[in-house]
Amino acid sequence: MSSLEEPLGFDKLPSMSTIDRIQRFSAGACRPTVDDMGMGNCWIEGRGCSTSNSSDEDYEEYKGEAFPWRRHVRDASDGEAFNRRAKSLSKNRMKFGHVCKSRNLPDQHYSSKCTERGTRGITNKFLNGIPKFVKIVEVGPRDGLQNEKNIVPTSVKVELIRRLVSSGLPVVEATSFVSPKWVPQLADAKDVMKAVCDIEDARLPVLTPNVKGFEAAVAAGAKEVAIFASASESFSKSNINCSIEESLARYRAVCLAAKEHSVPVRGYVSCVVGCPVEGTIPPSKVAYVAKELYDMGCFEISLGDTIGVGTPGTVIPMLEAVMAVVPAEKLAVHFHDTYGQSLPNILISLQMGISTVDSSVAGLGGCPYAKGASGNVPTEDVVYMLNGLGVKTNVDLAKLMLAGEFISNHLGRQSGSKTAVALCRVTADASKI
Ligand SMILES: CC(C)(COP(=O)([O-])OP(=O)([O-])OC[C@H]1O[C@@H](n2cnc3c(N)ncnc32)[C@H](O)[C@@H]1OP(=O)([O-])[O-])[C@@H](O)C(=O)NCCC(=O)NCCSC(=O)C[C@@](C)(O)CC(=O)[O-]
Repeated sequence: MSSLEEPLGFDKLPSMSTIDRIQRFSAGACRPTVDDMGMGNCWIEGRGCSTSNSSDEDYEEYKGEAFPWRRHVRDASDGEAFNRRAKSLSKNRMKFGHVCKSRNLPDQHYSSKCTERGTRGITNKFLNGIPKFVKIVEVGPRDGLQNEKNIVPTSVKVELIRRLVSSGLPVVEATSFVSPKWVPQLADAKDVMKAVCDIEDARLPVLTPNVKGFEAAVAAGAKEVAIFASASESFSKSNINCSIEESLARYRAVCLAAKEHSVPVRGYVSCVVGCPVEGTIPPSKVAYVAKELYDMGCFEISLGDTIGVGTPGTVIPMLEAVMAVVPAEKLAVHFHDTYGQSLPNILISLQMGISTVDSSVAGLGGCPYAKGASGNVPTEDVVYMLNGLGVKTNVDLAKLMLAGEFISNHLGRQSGSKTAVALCRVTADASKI
């Protein structure tokens, strides 16, 4: 048994040293051939099993994902004009030079991108393996608001979604079609979906725990859904009131229905490194559930550290196990920030070839059925880090911060994003000069 007071440690890892692991997955090392992986007879029918998606060609330009019902490619420059506040944030953001568009910033004080000749080689050595584009899946309106004590009005949820989409986020998880008895915070799913289903500039998936939820979601206008299984028996029981195997049977039915409607299905695996009841979760169990979801037709599998106990030391062996059965380009990572480990966990995941990251504006989040789970990694912090690494996201940080400010004001508390708090301070200080 373990609890949040007992974070998972290195003693739970196989013997390979962390340095060995990082070297093994950095730069060119994260592109093994099929033979290297011992996967000469790849057992995922009809699907390649590459473990990296970070080739230059793949992410030189993000083309969006090709789904039958839509082939939308977002142009970050289109959309409505900045409002005054966004302009002020942008101005100061440039002045303090923490974004990657450094070519526009002759007067910047510092840049988080390396320009020193002598150190550029070292930077490349460590960062060559990471993708050029990262798709951010914003989960704030769903994962964030499902955990709020006070129910957020539908109109605020809708405005939040619209602001997040206008910041350039390609995917915004809008709500859940779950039992209102289990998650009363999202009981207005139908109204939220009806109010946002006209949005064209982003995909708006919703959570569906069964066929009943799927049918309600599609009737309300959802064009993409997500199913959510767990690698922990105990969490599966407490979250969706059934065993892992029973949940997989339910989800097969959802996938069949989705196929008939040509609706893409994303799959989640929760508790991928630890469970509040069972403690350490073996990587093989995570790999099993991930592969089941993949085989039933999920286009992407998001690996959730639901209670945020993971460190790179536990995330690496978990990803290694999953990547042996599901290609890296079909995986996403979903970290909660309980121990402040989300950003290092994301960085190591990128180095291992993952290029889809879930996050939540202002660090909203948690799970009502995972005791002690804290907020998700804040989207602003992820964008700030990726900007610093020169990785494209299409997200406008100033507009994103306005969305974070909007929901934080509504909830009456400071943003959980360190980036948002720091940049607001910078803006306030600069305005006094
Ligand atoms: C799965 C159930 C429904 C089983 O709940 P149950 O009580 O076993 O289900 P049931 O079939 O006996 O139905 C009970 C009642 O719910 C209704 N019902 C049944 N299904 C639906 C539906 N889809 N929409 C609306 N209503 C529904 C059903 O009609 C019935 O209504 P009644 O006859 O009592 O009036 C329930 O346990 C549930 O809704 N659980 C969802 C809990 C949840 O949303 N948790 C948070 C998700 S976050 C997460 O999982 C982690 C993640 C994804 O964020 C990643 C990470 O951080 O790791």
